[in-house]
Amino acid sequence: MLGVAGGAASGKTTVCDLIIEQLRDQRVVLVNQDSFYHTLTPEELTKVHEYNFDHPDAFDTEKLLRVVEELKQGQAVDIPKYDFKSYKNDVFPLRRVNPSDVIILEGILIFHDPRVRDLMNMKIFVDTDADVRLARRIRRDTAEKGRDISMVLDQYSKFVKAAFDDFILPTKKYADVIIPRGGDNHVAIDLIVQHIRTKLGQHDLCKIYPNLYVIQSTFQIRGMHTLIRDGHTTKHDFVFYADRLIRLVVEHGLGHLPFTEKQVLTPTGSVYSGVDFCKRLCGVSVIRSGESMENALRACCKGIKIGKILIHREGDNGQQLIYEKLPLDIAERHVLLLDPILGTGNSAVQAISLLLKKGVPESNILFLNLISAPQGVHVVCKRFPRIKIVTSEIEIGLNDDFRVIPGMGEFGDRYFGTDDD
Ligand SMILES: Nc1ncnc2c1ncn2[C@@H]1O[C@H](COP(=O)(O)OP(=O)(O)O)[C@@H](O)[C@H]1O
Ligand SMILES: Nc1ccn([C@@H]2O[C@H](COP(=O)(O)O)[C@@H](O)[C@H]2O)c(=O)n1
Ligand SMILES: [Mg+2]
Repeated sequence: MLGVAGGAASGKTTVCDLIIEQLRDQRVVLVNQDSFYHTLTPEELTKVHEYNFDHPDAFDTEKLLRVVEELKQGQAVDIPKYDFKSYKNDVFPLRRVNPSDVIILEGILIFHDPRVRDLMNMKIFVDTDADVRLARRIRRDTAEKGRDISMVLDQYSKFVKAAFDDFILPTKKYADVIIPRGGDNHVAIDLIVQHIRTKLGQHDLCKIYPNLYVIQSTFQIRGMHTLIRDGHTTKHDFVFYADRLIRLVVEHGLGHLPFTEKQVLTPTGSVYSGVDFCKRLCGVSVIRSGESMENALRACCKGIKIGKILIHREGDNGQQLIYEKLPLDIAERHVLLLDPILGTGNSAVQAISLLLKKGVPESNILFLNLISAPQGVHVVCKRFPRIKIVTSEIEIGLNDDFRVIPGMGEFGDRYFGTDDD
């Protein structure tokens, strides 16, 4: 669920429309806070010029909360229709809305109530200068709401301006993303759409496989992915950002290891109740790309033993184990299997099968990837339901040559600099 807030006529609806347009293959529903305006009483109607439509009390927030909660729980809902001309919220038939993959809630004050705010997975604030908002409002309200300029200006100076400063602007601090220039900001809209797509992809696979862990996406992480996927990125930058991401995956993976409770005495003489790391660990890298993950593992686990497996990729299904060198006591260790890319899952199956043959319990294997194709996830998770996969992004899929897409090309060549002519 996405929230899009900002001053009146800042471009919220325009931004939402652009997001929906770009998410055309997803089920998206747009809910507008305007639909939850209270109907004016006959008395209020006689003094409509004195009514503050920009105050939080102008909305039926309890109803909005109910409707959005139901929608989020996957239920179809009826949304009221508000008529700006009659100031009534009793237009029939109501708008029937089916459950969707993405819910966008838009409105000037949707970040005001913490209960509504807490339902949102991403909060966006459209930030547009006051003079631009006023100019757009005059044009829109005269053309679409049948109002004259003096009415619009009067309402603006009496209520709209003050309510923006008192109620809307203070909610900007809750935003995850602030969009200057609204709908003109194509870069921000692209990033938001990519983020939603990533979330949707992850969400479904994680629902099917509880042993799949996708590290939580942030704009830092997406930025690093953007760099390593860009074919024009230099080797130096590729290695730098791949290393940063690998470190995150390794740290996240280590978080899944068992621990024992431990108490220590701090220099203040107090007791700190903490935990002790799991001691019996080893890494196993799948040559050659997996070797790029060894440094991060060594940096996190002092003196860790790292074994190696070489699997020859013959065509697309004929994976062949060529070489292996593993710690002799591997069966007594938790194993962090390192390979930055999970594609078809064939090499992974070979590598995991070897570990099992060596006596490693399936539940002691953590498979760490930078990116994973859904096909590979299905193959590995179905065959080895007790291993854990930790990855930083789920890909769209595989192309006709069984290469991960969008992917990042030959990871080993780019990382070790062997892709030069
Ligand atoms: N980037 C833009 N450039 C010019 N006009 C715009 C732009 N964004 C929105 N508008 C116009 O400004 C008015 C208000 O935009 P809208 O998206 O409806 O804002 P909000 O939903 O925040 O009230 C609309 O008439 C819209 O067509
Ligand atoms: N009867 C009404 C109800 C609301 N308004 C104004 O609409 C603005 C909010 O809508 P946006 O699409 O611009 O976010 C708000 O500023 C209200 O003053 C109105 O004029 N009449
Ligand atoms: Mg709007």
